[in-house]
Amino acid sequence: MFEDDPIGDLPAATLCHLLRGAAGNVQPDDDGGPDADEALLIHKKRGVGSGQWVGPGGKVEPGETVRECVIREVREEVGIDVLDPEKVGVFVYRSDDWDAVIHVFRATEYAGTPEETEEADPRWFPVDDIPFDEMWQTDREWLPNVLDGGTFRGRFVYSDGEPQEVSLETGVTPSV
Ligand SMILES: CNc1ncnc2c1ncn2[C@@H]1O[C@H](COP(=O)(O)OP(=O)(O)OP(=O)(O)O)[C@@H](O)[C@H]1O
Repeated sequence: MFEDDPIGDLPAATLCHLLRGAAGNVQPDDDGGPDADEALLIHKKRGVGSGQWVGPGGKVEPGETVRECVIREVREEVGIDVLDPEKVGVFVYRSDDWDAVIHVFRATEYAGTPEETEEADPRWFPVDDIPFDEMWQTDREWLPNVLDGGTFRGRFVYSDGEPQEVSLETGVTPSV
């Protein structure tokens, strides 16, 4: 799937999906995945994808690992310390003005309460009522699977803000 992409040369970014259960904690379901009721999204105030709902995250800085990046970005954007970031997916994003490889994490353990910042307005959404109409169009393809405990890799080519090519493979084990 990534044959055409020099993944090591693309800028890297992260996304994190924090989950909680009705009682705050998340237990494994029968498949071993998280049995979550709600997922945290942010309404982005600036940067790539501003005005949309998306998981907290951002660009990997020089000298930083993707795991360090996701922890830093979640802290900066919503004031939460992620304790168990699990890498569950990766996708290549190509567009008219920005190309990147985006590493997707899921987390069920964290410290703190989401707070609004200059970058982000956080809100918990029921996992069966995610605002896909106000998100990246390709999020519909992979986010339900990630919220349900799955893994994926993908390649999304956008032009004029619309997906032109969508490739997706689920049930893979992404390396960190
Ligand atoms: C189909 N395409 C996409 N689908 C879902 N999410 C996408 C995405 N393309 C980019 N993203 C996310 O958008 C953020 C960009 O980073 P962004 O917030 O602009 O960076 P950062 O916080 O470092 O900000 P500054 O560059 O300092 O302004 C980052 O989380 C990245 O994972």
